[in-house]
Amino acid sequence: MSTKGDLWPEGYDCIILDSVDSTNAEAARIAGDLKRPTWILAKTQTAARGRQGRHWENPVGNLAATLVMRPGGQAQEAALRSFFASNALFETLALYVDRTRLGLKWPNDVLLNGGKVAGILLESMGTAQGLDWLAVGIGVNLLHKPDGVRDAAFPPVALFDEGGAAVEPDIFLNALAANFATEEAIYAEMGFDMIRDNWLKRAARLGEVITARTSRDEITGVFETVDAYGNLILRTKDGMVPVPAADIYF
Ligand SMILES: O=C(O)CCCC[C@@H]1SC[C@@H]2NC(=O)N[C@@H]21
Repeated sequence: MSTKGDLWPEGYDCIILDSVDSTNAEAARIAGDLKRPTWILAKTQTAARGRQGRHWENPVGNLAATLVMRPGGQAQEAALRSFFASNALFETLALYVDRTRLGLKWPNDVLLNGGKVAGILLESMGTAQGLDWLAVGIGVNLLHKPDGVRDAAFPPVALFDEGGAAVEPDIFLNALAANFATEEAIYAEMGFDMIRDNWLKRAARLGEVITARTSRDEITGVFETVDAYGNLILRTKDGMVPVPAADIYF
């Protein structure tokens, strides 16, 4: 595997590993010595993790990458980068499949033909004074879909099985890194509103009734928008309800 091809964005480093426990765990280990935002790409992960402590299956041939950076500011602002990553993933996948088959599912899954093709795991470290580092971990089922069905509502799918090309992880990462850098530039010039507008254009089920499930409760309402903090906004019979974290079903 190699990266830093023609598309590779200026100002970003890249580390390629044959095997690692988790690229997010590696991000945490190297964050203290970071000179520039750095993508970590691994051929295999032995302990890949998903959201909410779930296991993430990572067969060879799929993308396992983490962008680690020290953007400063507060954790809540930095976390908006999950929307940068979703937009960047959408545009990168759209190089290989018809974009009308793709959809973004709040907060940060990418659907292809209704199944989950990619997931994002954001992790960070900091204090009340500010963020120390942020890791944006991205897994894409390029070649294989995982065996275990974790979420029957959104079964995993692989890009290759759904009519996409057999794309190598390093080739995919070149385009993804370039698209992510474009999102950073949009954010720097125009702020989160533009990122959010672009995300909403690609969102699955906007304006439709969906259900948000947390460990404590379940809220059903019309998916109105995403607010300036990245919260999902549901219109319910009790009014507009902001949802900071949940799993979504439709
Ligand atoms: O649960 C999800 O949907 C998020 C999955 C994120 C998986 C990726 S693979 C690269 C990075 N390293 C990890 O251990 N997890 C993320």
